[in-house]
This record gives sequence, structure tokens and C-alpha cells, in this order.
Amino acid sequence: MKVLKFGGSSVATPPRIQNVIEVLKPYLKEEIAVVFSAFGGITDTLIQISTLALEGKAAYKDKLTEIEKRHLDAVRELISIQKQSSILAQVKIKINELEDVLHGVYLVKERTPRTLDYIMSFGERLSAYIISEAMKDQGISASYLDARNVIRTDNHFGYAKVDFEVTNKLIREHFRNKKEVQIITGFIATAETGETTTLGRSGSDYTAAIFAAALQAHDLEIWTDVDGMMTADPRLVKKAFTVPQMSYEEAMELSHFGAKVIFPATMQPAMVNKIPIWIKNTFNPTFKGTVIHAESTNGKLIKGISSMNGITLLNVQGSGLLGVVGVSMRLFATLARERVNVILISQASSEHSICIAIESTLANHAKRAIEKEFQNEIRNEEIDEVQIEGDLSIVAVVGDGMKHSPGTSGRMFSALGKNGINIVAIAQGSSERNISVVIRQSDVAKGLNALHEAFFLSDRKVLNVFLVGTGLIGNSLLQMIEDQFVKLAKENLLEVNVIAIANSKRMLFNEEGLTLKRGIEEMKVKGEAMSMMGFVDRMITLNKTNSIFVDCTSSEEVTDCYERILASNISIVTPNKKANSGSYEKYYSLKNVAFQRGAKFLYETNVGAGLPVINTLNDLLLSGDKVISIEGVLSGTLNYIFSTYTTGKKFSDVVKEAKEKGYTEPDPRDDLSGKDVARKILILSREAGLQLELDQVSVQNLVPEDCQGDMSVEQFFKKLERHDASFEKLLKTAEAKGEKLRYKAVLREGKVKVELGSVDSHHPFYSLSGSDNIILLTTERYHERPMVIRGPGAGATVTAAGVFADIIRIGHYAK
Ligand SMILES: NC(=O)C1=CN([C@@H]2O[C@H](COP(=O)(O)OP(=O)(O)OC[C@H]3O[C@@H](n4cnc5c(N)ncnc54)[C@H](OP(=O)(O)O)[C@@H]3O)[C@@H](O)[C@H]2O)C=CC1
Ligand SMILES: N[C@@H](CC=O)C(=O)O
Ligand code: NA
Repeated sequence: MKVLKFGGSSVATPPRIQNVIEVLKPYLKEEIAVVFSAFGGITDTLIQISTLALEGKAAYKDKLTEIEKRHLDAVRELISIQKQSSILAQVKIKINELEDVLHGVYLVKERTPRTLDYIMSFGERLSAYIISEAMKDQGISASYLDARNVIRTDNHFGYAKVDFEVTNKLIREHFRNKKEVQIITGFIATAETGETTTLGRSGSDYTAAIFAAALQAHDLEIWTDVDGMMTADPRLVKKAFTVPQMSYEEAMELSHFGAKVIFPATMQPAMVNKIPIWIKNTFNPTFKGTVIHAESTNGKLIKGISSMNGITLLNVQGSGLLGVVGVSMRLFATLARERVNVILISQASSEHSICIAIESTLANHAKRAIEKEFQNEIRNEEIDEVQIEGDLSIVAVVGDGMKHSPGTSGRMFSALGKNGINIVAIAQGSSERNISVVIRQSDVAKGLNALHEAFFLSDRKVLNVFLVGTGLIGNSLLQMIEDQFVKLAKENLLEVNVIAIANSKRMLFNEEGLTLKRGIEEMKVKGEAMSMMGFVDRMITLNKTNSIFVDCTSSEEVTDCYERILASNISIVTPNKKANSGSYEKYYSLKNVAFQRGAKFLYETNVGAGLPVINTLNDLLLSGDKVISIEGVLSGTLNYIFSTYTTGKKFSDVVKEAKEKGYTEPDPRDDLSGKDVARKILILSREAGLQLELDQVSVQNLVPEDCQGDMSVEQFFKKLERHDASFEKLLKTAEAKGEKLRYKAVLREGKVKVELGSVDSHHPFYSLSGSDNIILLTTERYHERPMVIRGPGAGATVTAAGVFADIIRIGHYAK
């Protein structure tokens, strides 16, 4: 014997009912019994109608007509015309009965729990009856069984307790010699005194388990609308997947915390009789689903992550708790008396406080009750007033495999901590099957995803990128992420998702990740108006795991948001130098906030583009070295200009070439003025430990006076042409000495300057070409000959690659 149960969503419409009949057909070869819930939504509507009647609102009649129509329509759609009339008549008789009861409620304005149970019973009675007739009409040997004939309970209306001795006997007697498939009403039963009762939440599952146990079925199948028990709530964790098998205990722990696929109490009869419970999906019938059985399956550390919202913590504390026997007894007795269900308890060994998680709706009531119970202690200041903290959630990792496995909680807390999720309370019982934490409700989606990645996606990491700036660098970066996506995911288990893209005008978000190929175009067409505040708010609210803000602009409006971003535990990667070359105070405070929050702030491309300058310098310093001097050519643009500019060429043309090749700043005057180089050497000096400001850098400005000030880049180029002759003079002077022009940056003895000079053929700067940068690091350890870092130091590819490398570096750290 196998018992199957189909829930309300599986039988919500006639086509779905037909689908269920199709699902059942292959089962007819074996012995089965099938339990049905009311058509989807009917139980709720029945409660609603009875409430309207209770409130004296005649509108209940319209709703009743709707219910009647739904059931009559189902008969008309599922059953052939010639058989319809007697079945329609039966349905009408039931609806009339229901109408009489509702009329009674309407008149006397009273709806006892007993009446409500009776009203609700019509949902299952109508559905199972109609389905049994539809099956018969299709040639299946089936008969309708009103479970009230065989399930006996006490008269606790709403959640009646089953008398198994009598029930088992009645069920077995009923099934003796029964050939037809029994189509059974879920949820309902009869009290010893004869009234209709219901079995409480998920009562139809319970009905199925009661039948399975009584008939000693070899399997119980619960058919619902999901693919079984999932590793986490799939609405919040996109990568959640079905758990193929788990123990009864694991299922109880998981379902207890809101994974509403199965309600623990309903498993009891199956569990006691060791009957495997299959969770199957009516909308995906060939999928295996989940089997819940007696074996504790080893191998996996945890089976699932559950979550429960709407939680409030009550904190009872004070010196009166310490070592006083009986306080917790009084506390819990009070809560029990007030029917407040305690979901989680935590007490530290200092015995100074006890904290209890309950449903938020009961918080004020519970607080008042406890304060009343302890009014003497509160008056004597032995116990404080009860503190309540709401808007919380419980998240729990569950699995038999955690037992005796050190490191599970470590992994859990580390995943939450690295994502900046504050843990308000913790509980783990000695069954070691469940570790529960209380966190802010707004952190639940992020927390679940972080834990899911930590436990189920093994070493797989997902980085969520929010990009601002889609010019030369931003665009190349997106291209690179796209080109490397599959390889990184496959070989390095690193998934780089771009969640948002913005330029100065528009921004576009997609929580699932944007299609990079068309990302920028889409952003320009479909994006909403860009506002930096709006962008940051949205990014913070999304609260994604491993979020990385990537700034590929040169805007200070963007760097002004860094502190807030880092303070929200979001890492930053940027080639934009404005933040680190602003005030020293700002530079210092950004590093500090990042450190405090465990967020990363990476800017290798601030100097020498993709060349490993900042990381190398930091490695030297961290290992105890000290900088004596830094000397370099730090501008790709200026190096390109002065190594390409030879007799016969026009200076202004060479500057244009540098811009076309993508070496210059958005405004090339930032390069020519020496300002960009000044920023870079300032950043290196600060990294080396000097507390300097930008105006302390002595700068030689190469922008002719009439080209300075407010004008467009085009206007600037026009004006620059007038100065070609004076630049030619400089060039000729250097060439006459056999030297080359180079724009140098120097840090020595705490002083920093950037200036144009010429170098002879022995100088290491002489042979630089194209966009090359060179950095000579003279340190205590590298003092006879400096460490030399050299190579192309500007341009779209090398810079974007450096930015990408910083993003991946965060991936190494993330979890
Ligand atoms: N080019 C190089 O070789 C190197 C560049 N860098 C740095 O990289 C950064 C980007 O340079 P690059 O790509 O060449 O510059 P671009 O001028 O090509 O692109 C800048 C991008 O930033 C956007 N932007 C500007 N202001 C804002 C704002 N307030 N809000 C949102 N978006 C804004 C622009 O939007 P819109 O498209 O609407 O104008 C544009 O998309 C700069 O900081 C530069 O110093 C660092 C190392 C090397
Ligand atoms: N404009 C800069 C680009 C890198 O920061 C340069 O030319 O070096
Ligand atoms: Na670099």
C-alpha cells in the first residue's frame, strides 16, 4: 500500500486536477489511497465568508456564490455531460447545507470553533467528492471516503487530537476487501461526540500520515508545488537545490523554521512506523524529489538552511538572575500560561541574562506578562525591565553531519562576518543538529546566500559587481569579465556577476546579473536617470553577498560616497585617484573604515596602471623594509609624448595621439599639468607612511597659461597648437645635448616634486618608450641598486586588467 496526498495548489483548477489524475494513472497498478486538500484557496475563503457572516455582512452570500460556481464549473469541466446532473445536484446539496450554517452564524452573530470546523470541512468534502467522480468518469475504479467516518479525535476544535487506537481500527476495517482506490478528504475528522473536527495546520498531510501508518504503507508521497525540500528558501537563494534525502530529524529541524514544505507534527505517524515520506512536485512529476526516512545520511555536513522572519528577542536581565534557582522556571511558566511559543533561547554562563526569541506579534503581550510576574524583583531593581528588539529573523544551519564535526560553526560565523552581518543571538543544542542565529531581518537574503555559498557551493564564490563609469576603462573591464567568465567559473570556481552599470547619465540594475554583451547599450536605453546617492542606496539595500563597488570614473562626486560604501561592508576597487589624493584625513579614514568593516579597498591601478606598484611597495613595507626614495616616470601620457615627440612632429599632434590611444586622463590637461603625476607620487608617499597633502607636492605645469581655465577638450587642443614652437625649443635643447625629455617624479627625504627634465643615455629613464612607466624603489634592503618596476603604465587593456585583478583578489578573500 502506498498513500499519496495532493495539496490545494495541485488541485486549484480543473486542468490541474486533470493533471493529478494523469499523475495517478501509472500508480493504479499497485494498491494506493489518495488524500486531497480543498481546492487551492477554498479553506481561506470559507474562513473569510464565515467572518463576514459573523460580522453581519450580507456580502458573505456573494462569496458563497463564487465558491458554488467554482465547484460546479469543476464538475462541468471534468465530468462528461451525461453524468453531470446527479453530481451537480450532490454539490448543490452540500452548498445548501453550508448556506444554512452560514445563515445561522449571520443571524446569531456567533461562530464557535466547532462551527468553524464544520464550515471548513466543506472544502475537502467537495474537492475529494468531485475528484472521485471525475476519476470514475474516466474509468478508474475509485470511491469517495469522507475521513470523518474513520478518524476519531477529541473535541479540541481547530486542532483536534487523534485517538489512534480507534482510528487505526476503523481505517483497517474500512479498507478490508476494498478494491476501489479510496479518494479521501484531508484535514477533517469526527469527535467521539459526533461533531466535525479539523486537524490543524497542514492537516491534510497529517491525514495522509495517519492512513499510511494505519495501513502500514511502504511509502507516503506528499505531492506539492515545489521540487521537494530545498537547501534554502528558493525565493531568496536562487541557487538553492533539492536535497535528495534526509532523516526525519533533519526534516523536522528544517520544516520547523519556515521551510513550509512539511509540518513536523504531521510526520509523527509515518516516523513512528518508519515509513519513508516522499516530497514530490505535481508540476514536475518525473522529478525524484526528496525522501525523508529513518536513515541518517552521512557525507554532507549540513542538509539545509532555514529561515524564519518576524522574530522579536526578549531580554530578561539583572543581578537577580545570578544563581537564583527557579527564575527560568517562572519565566517559562509565564510564557506558557500566556500561550507564547518560545522559538529560541540563549543564556550565557554569566547567568546575568536570558534571551528568548518569539513571534513579533506576541512581543508586547509577553513583555507585559513577564514584567507582571517579576514586578517585585523589578521594583527592587534585581531584574531590569524586559528589553525587546524586533525586526529580527532566525537563520539556522541544519544537518545530522554536524555532530562531532569541528569547524561547522566557524564556517557559519565566518561567512556571516565577512558579509558584515551582525549576529544578535546564537543557540545550538547538544543534539548538534542545528545551529541557529538571530540576525536583522533586512540581512536575511544576504545571510542565506552567504551561508548557502559557504556550505553548498564548496569553494565556489560569487562576486557581485556594481560598476560606475563605462568609458574607456569601464568598457574594457566589462569586456574582460565577459571573456573570462566561463573560465573563471569553471577553473577557479569564481563567478563574477555584474549587478549594476552606470555612467554620468543613466544607471541600470539587475539583481540576477546583467548581460555584459549588451549591458552598456541596455543601460543607455533602458536605464533610469543616474544619481550617485540613488545608486549607492540601491546597492546597500540589495545587500548582496560579496558586493564590490568598482569606480571607473575620475569623479569626486563618486569618491565622496566611498566612506558610506565601505561602512556598509561593500569593498571598493578603483583606478580613480581622487580619493587617495584628496586630504590625508580622508585617505586615512577610508583605510580605517575599510579595516574596521573587513571590507577591501583596492586601488593598484592608481599608479602605473596594471603594473604591480602599490602591492609591491606594501609587501616591502609589511616585511619591515623602509623607503629611502622613490623615483619614476609615472605618466603613460607624458612618457608617450616625450618618447614619440621627435623633430619634425608637432607637439599638439602627439598629445592628440596619446589621447586617441587612451593614455590620457579624461581631460589631457590633468596629465600635462603634472597634476596626475603629482597625485600618483603623493599616493606612493602616503603608502610609504608620509603624511603629505597634494599642495605640498612641487609641480611643474606644462599647460600653457592661455590653455588653462574653463574650456572644452577640443578648444584646448585648438589653443595648444599655438604653442607647438615653444615645445619644439625644449626638444631641440635636449636633443642638442644627446638627451631625452622625461617628466619625472621624485620622493626623497620627505620632499616630493614632479618636473620635466632631460636624461642622458646612461639614465634608466632614457630607454623608455610608448606609454612606459618606470618606478625605482630605493629602500633599506634595496639600497645599492633600487628595485625597478617597468612597463606600459597607461591604456585601456593594462588598466582594466589591473582593475580586474583587484576584483579577483577580493574573490580570494571572500566567502
Ligand atoms: N586611461 C588610463 O590609462 C588609466 C586611467 N585611470 C583612471 O581610470 C578612470 C577612468 O578613466 P577613463 O575610462 O579613461 O575615463 P573616461 O572619460 O573614458 O570614462 C569616464 C566614465 O566615468 C563616467 N562618469 C564621470 N563622472 C561620473 C559621475 N559623476 N557619475 C557617474 N559616472 C561618471 C563617465 O560617464 P559618461 O560616459 O556619461 O561621460 C564615463 O563613463 C580615471 O579615474 C583615470 O584616472 C587609471 C589608470 C590608467
Ligand atoms: N593618464 C594616466 C593614466 C593612468 O593613470 C597616464 O597617462 O599615466
Ligand atoms: Na599599478
